[in-house]
Amino acid sequence: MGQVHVLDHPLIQHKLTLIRDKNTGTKEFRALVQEVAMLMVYEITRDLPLQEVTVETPVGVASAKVIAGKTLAIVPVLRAGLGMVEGILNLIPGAKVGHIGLYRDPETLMPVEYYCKLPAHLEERDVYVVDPMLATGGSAVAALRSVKERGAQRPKLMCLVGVPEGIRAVQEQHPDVDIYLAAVDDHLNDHGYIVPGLGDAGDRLFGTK
Ligand SMILES: O=P(O)(O)OC[C@H]1O[C@H](OP(=O)(O)OP(=O)(O)O)[C@H](O)[C@@H]1O
Ligand SMILES: O=c1cc[nH]c(=O)[nH]1
Ligand SMILES: [Mg+2]
Repeated sequence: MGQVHVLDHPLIQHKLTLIRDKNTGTKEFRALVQEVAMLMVYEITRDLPLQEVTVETPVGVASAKVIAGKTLAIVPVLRAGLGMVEGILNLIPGAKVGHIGLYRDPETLMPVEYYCKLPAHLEERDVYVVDPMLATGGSAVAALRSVKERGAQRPKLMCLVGVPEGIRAVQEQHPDVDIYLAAVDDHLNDHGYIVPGLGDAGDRLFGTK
């Protein structure tokens, strides 16, 4: 069974509090989401495999290490997942980026896919599906299905805020997937919003409503 990790680094928790604040405006919200995504990836990638290389320094030759294997793939779930991509690319500029367009039907809360473009050779990459919100879990379950259909082996899911309902849905449909969150909140309201959550992540990132 995949594991659920709540990343409790003080910087992640501090910035998440600012993100939640309804008085945080679009510009600051966007910057904070990128920063938290970067910090989360820093934590999550601490066990990436390394390989030995030699490198010439100005003074001599050093035995050194580089990350082994093919570069990672990040797959944001549009729209809100886009808000996390630049932060991750700041740390891992060589990562490939796929896109899955999903919106949640406001009546049924079921995900509707409208776009999918993924990097080649997903089976050889560490694949991270990213989306700020894990609510009913429908969007994450669908996105994980799409990357697996294109070859991803044990993709990981990274969200800012989840609720137990969404975590359960992912665990039932994708028991192999590790889930990384900055917080697990209390419940969903009648409109499928996370309470207390942070509101509509896409609208707050892009200034829509
Ligand atoms: O777990 P779920 O119940 O599926 O809900 C989570 C989804 O809802 C939000 O997307 P939304 O449908 O608002 O689309 P947007 O990002 O384009 O605003 C969010 O970014 C997730 O993708
Ligand atoms: O609270 C929520 C739930 C789904 N999508 C959001 O953007 N926010
Ligand atoms: Mg939205």
